[in-house]
Amino acid sequence: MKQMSHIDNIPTSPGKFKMEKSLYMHRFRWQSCLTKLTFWSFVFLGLILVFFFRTSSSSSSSDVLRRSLKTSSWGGPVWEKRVRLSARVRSKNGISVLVTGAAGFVGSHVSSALRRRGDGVLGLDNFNDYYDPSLKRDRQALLEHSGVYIVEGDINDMVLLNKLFEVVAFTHVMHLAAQAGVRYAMENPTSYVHSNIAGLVSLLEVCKEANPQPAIVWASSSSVYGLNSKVPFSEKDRTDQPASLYAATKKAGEEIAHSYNHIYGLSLTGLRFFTVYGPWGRPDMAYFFFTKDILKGKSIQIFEAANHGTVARDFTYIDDIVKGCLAALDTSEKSTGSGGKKKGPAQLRVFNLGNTSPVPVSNLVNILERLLKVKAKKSIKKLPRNGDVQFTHANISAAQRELGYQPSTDLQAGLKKFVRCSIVRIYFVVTHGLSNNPYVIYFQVEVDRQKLPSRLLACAIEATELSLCLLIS
Ligand SMILES: O=C(O)[C@H]1O[C@H](OP(=O)(O)OP(=O)(O)OC[C@H]2O[C@@H](n3ccc(=O)[nH]c3=O)[C@H](O)[C@@H]2O)[C@H](O)[C@@H](O)[C@H]1O
Repeated sequence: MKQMSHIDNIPTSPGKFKMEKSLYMHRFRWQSCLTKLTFWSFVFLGLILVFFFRTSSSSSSSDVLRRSLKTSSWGGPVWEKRVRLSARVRSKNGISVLVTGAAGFVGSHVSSALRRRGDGVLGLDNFNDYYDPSLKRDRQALLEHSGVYIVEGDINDMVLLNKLFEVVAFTHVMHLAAQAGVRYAMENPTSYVHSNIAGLVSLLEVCKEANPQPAIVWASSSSVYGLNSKVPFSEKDRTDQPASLYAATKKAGEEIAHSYNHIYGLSLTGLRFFTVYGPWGRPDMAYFFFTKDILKGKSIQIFEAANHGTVARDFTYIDDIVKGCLAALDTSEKSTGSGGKKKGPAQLRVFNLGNTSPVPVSNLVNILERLLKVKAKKSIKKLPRNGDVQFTHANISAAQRELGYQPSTDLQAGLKKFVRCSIVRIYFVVTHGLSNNPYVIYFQVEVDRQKLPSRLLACAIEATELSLCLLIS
């Protein structure tokens, strides 16, 4: 078995590999039926091998785990035991948290951090296909490995939610399930209403009836500041000019939170996240698809405001956001109601969680170019009227004061971690040069990106995938 000398022929994904004719193949001739029989036997054997390799190799990888975790139904004693086990508190003074959107970017990081410090964590996620659900399955597999179970279900499913509260007396809910993305709201407006408004109401309805009522921390967004031009954005600034339906639904969420706090005594904390980025991030976000496109040599568009105005974001690194989320949970006061009845005033808070230093999108691209060691093909485009605002900038003094929140990762350091730290899935494509159409088998291993030599890193065509080719002869 020898390794192909070059990595230039790396396929972009398994199965797309096109093999060059070798001398060995030229010598091969169809001579008799016997030869044909032998050939088809090999093909058959190949297929068995494909099956074997895919099954056996993936049994040690996350694939099988992912498949076995797929739950289309719930309920029953085994399921309840699994739910209870995942939500069981393992440390003194620990809390028991239902994390919605646990297979999402922020949700998976928060779940993992809670679990690490000994809190009980149960995830809930509907694994929708807004972006490639296999990324969510990968995050699920990692969480499962650390003992966090994610129930597959929608926050609008109140029967399921009631069941979860019947099985576990959650002290807290970290509500991160949402339809994210500013620009996608023009393509699929109803998904925002479904998740960010109807879903929030379903969850709050169940929480208000629970006994005891949990304290709730949930994800609002920097986008609620909309057309506000006073910088840096403070929680006291106006938020009645949303520039996108996404922002409008998050703003509606804040008002809904107010009413449930007022009527039912639910303790509610909204966190306005500012463009969160980092490893295991969302492929729909600019830093993520810019990285992929730069590596692929595809052109990227950088938005520019009128009169060559700079478009900038207060990009915030995921670890800082996680610290803010945990601090919000830890400083939450108990809800005051029970069984749908308010017994006294309850806590209602909203905090900015940003980085306090906006960076122009063009600088983001410059940093990526340096880290990837690839020059980007850029085009400048007028900021489309699709919900994007020109800039965001957080004033975090309230979060500093009340949560002890202090972001510590700048964009350069955070992007370095994004580029270097994600897991790379390496496909080994094994071929056998027996005919003009050789069969191909492949298997995969997952490697920490940090352990990759930089030459291989530069060849990672997808941000999380790489293929290597082996030729058996
Ligand atoms: O803080 C939030 O509340 C939101 O943050 C995030 O939204 P945004 O800040 O818009 O992030 P993102 O799409 O990465 O665009 C980044 C920059 O690249 C610019 N941009 C974008 C695309 C493009 O092709 N070119 C470009 O210049 C674009 O104009 C922008 O200036 C979350 O997605 C959203 O769910 C929500 O949580």
